[in-house]
Amino acid sequence: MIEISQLVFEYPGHRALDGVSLRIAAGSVTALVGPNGAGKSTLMRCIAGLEQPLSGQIRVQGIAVQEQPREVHRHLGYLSDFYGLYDRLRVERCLQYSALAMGVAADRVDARVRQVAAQLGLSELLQRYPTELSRGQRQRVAIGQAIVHQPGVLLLDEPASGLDPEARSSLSQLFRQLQAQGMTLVVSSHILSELDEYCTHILAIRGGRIESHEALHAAAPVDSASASAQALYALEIAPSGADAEPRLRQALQDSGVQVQEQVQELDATGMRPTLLWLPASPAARAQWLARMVQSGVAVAGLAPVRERLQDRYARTAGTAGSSGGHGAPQTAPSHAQEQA
Ligand SMILES: Nc1ncnc2c1ncn2[C@@H]1O[C@H](COP(=O)(O)OP(=O)(O)OP(=O)(O)O)[C@@H](O)[C@H]1O
Repeated sequence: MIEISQLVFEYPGHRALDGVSLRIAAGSVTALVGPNGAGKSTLMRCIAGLEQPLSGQIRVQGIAVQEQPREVHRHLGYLSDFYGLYDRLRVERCLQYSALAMGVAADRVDARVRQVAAQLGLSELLQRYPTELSRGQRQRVAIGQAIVHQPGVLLLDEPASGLDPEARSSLSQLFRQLQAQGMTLVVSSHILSELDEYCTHILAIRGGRIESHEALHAAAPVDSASASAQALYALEIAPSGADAEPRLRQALQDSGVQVQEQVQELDATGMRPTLLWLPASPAARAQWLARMVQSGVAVAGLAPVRERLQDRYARTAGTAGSSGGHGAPQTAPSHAQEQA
């Protein structure tokens, strides 16, 4: 778990982090997003104890980073956006060196190196030099170095940059595996559709300040079901004649709910779900549903869906329409319903 309070960091003549306070829950996977120069790398470097902040506190797994940076390193893995590998050490040596540097007991190092190599698909490459590897393979070695000491927290700065789609997909799989093992991950990337696959939280930063920090729930948790809380749902209607769609549109308008999107692609049942913001309160949602049925809408299904990361970012960070802008995170074209 990571706790930061009132963090201020300045480069000479430039304040890069300005009063950042946040709490990252254990076992979460946080997408750290924001435009170029927002302060993402600086924040990661501060958490990793590689920069000395002007003021504020950072604790990783309860350990104060500024006071005990070396102790923190035993609990933390960090992959920098511009990482280097020791080109004169074979992959096996690179991993052994990192393990020893991070405090793995000498008699456990070889076992850990073998485990990490197997996990990252590096077992066949252990006797190669980094200069003999592809970019994706080098990236995996760098990640291996960051996790060889089994840290509780892993920080990854643009881990997928320069990787082909296959390598990106295996990286996503690896992150899911690490999360399943209980690791807390913070991942920065400009490609939101990719983070969407495995992130549980989104942390948006801009101009050195936190813009938003939210959980990406499939639906609002029951205890937040206040009268105004809303959650995203996919509504399916059965094909019931030519007036089915106009009737649906009218009923939606009359009920006053906000339509997020009419999904263009047909789903497995041949229907086009509509994504809607509905009351998070089950009782209020049941009332709404009863009204829809009374209006003659042939409701075939209603399921909670997770809002796409890029939609959430646009909604909460106020960057809608700037997806092609300089330095803004990339958004993917609209795609079919994402059932939770
Ligand atoms: N060594 C440095 N000296 C002075 N200013 C710096 C230095 N490194 C970064 N900055 C400035 O600090 C701010 C935050 O930089 P940072 O690298 O943390 O941003 P970022 O969000 O990671 O950007 P990107 O998405 O481009 O990687 C920027 O305005 C940048 O120009």
